[in-house]
Amino acid sequence: MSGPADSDWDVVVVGAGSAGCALAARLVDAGRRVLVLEAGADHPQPGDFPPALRDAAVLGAVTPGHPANWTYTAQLAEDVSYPVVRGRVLGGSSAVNGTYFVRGTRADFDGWAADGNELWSYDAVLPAFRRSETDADHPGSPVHGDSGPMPVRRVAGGHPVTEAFAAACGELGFPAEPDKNADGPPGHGPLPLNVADGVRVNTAMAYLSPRRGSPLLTVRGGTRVTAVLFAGDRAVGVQTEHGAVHADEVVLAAGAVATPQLLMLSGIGPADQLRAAGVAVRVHAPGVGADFTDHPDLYLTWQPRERLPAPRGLLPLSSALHTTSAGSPTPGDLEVMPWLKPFSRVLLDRAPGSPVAEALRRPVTTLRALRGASLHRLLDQARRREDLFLAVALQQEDSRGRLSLVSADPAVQPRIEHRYLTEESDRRRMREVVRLATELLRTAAFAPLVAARTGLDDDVLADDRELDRWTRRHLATAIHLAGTARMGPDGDPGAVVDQQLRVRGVRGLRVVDTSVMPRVTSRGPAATAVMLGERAAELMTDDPARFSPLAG
Ligand SMILES: Cc1cc2nc3c(=O)[nH]c(=O)nc-3n(C[C@H](O)[C@H](O)[C@H](O)COP(=O)(O)OP(=O)(O)OC[C@H]3O[C@@H](n4cnc5c(N)ncnc54)[C@H](O)[C@@H]3O)c2cc1C
Repeated sequence: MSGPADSDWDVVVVGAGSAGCALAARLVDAGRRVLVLEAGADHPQPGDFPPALRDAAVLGAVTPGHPANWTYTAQLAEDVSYPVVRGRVLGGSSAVNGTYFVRGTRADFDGWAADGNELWSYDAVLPAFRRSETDADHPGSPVHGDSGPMPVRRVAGGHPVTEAFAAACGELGFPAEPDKNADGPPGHGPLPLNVADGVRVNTAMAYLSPRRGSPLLTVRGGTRVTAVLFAGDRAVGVQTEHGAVHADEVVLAAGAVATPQLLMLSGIGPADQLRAAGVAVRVHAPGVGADFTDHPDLYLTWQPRERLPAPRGLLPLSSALHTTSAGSPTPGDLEVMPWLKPFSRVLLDRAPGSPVAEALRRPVTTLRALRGASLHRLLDQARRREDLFLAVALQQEDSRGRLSLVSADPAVQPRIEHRYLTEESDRRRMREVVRLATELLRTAAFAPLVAARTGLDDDVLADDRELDRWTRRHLATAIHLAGTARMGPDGDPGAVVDQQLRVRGVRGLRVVDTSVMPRVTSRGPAATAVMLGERAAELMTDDPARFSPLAG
């Protein structure tokens, strides 16, 4: 807790997550005095992170109620309540996630630009992507970086499931996509991962740790922000649990749930909703929380003929198929991804610090956090915990979700309604991708590994209505929520920020996290969240020359 007096900050960044760390680091590089406030624990150096967060072979901090996450209850559909976790620690969700590090596609970014955000076209954001990474597999490539903070590499074959999956995709005629970050046509191929020597390299390790000695950077963990402070229409700082902090500019980077909540707690949101919650209205902004997007997904389980190798350190993900649904204008709107080890090994590792060990240490917290989950689901997962699975997902939904403020108390979570599969076009595509995954399991390539598909009978698979019902019972979320404070041009009533990411209707306040995405990217958003931080720093300092494309 050292640094200049509170009024001396040029910028206060709220949230040290995927976007916030990248932004803060680049602002420091540009000579700004930056204060980062993070609700979760601070871990200054990579070695300070607990093993459960470092070990990329397990999802060690995703058990509901784990101290390194926020556990929210979301309604995925009308009758589907589901616990949704997000990172609550330095590094944010990048410290707890699956390490799949795939960029959004050219169509995604050019779509944002076509909506009036031309600063975010594919060509405009490519330098920020390059600057963010060191891609060990593609040195010297014009689309990759070779000296940026985030390490990226792909795992070659070597596991029977990876090899069977590639052969099965080939057997069904899908093209290979050897580099999923190279703007090629969608296909099957290895996943870029932000893992180095088995360590999940989060954005705090990559961006903040090397700058900890800088007098321009101060990081305060364990500091929850509860509102933005204003003088007239200018943001002048933030209120924290421990007191007020003042700065010339405020950036909310608290993620797609907490950022819209903070905006609304500060009086910026749909007027009726704010009044009903007892919050004075500063700016009527109907777009806050409205029309968000995410990736609905589910797991198709299968039983292997024999126990497949799962050596210690085996990463759970290695490859994915992206393909385009019948008649879709969005290339690669469907995803199928094999997991190489069962849930029992990904989540229920009994090593010290693992989710199960943690849950056993804190049974009451875990149970309380799980209260949003259906008993049917928990039992189903327990029954199939030794099965392997293909994760299938819809990567560009037509349905839209809604996040709303229900209380002026910052400790009360907003209501999160995904409204997944409300559009028939989404139900149709979900059927298509589930059926595609079953086809993959039936190929000659997979046959030697598969004893049986479990949990989905042929007669259900063949009947659209039955399959819709089954899908609803197994519906999950990839936790890729985006667009709760989206960017857009003048005249777009749903746009909360302009394309410089400045909050409309006030001065001195920006949003830099996945909240600003007009639509969720057609790939997982982690790599794009980091790019958002990089690109926002360019826009805030208005000096792109300062950021050489490959500066580390
Ligand atoms: C379990 C899990 C697995 C995932 N797997 C993948 C994957 O493999 N690939 C992929 O592409 N995407 C994945 N995602 C999604 C991806 O990680 C996120 O979309 C992305 O990291 C979000 O970045 P962000 O900067 O918007 O927010 P975050 O990274 O969530 O950062 C927000 C930060 O703000 C802090 N904060 C919140 N409220 C406050 C407050 N009031 N005061 C102070 N600080 C606050 C939080 O603690 C957090 O550190 C996953 C997400 C989760 C949760």
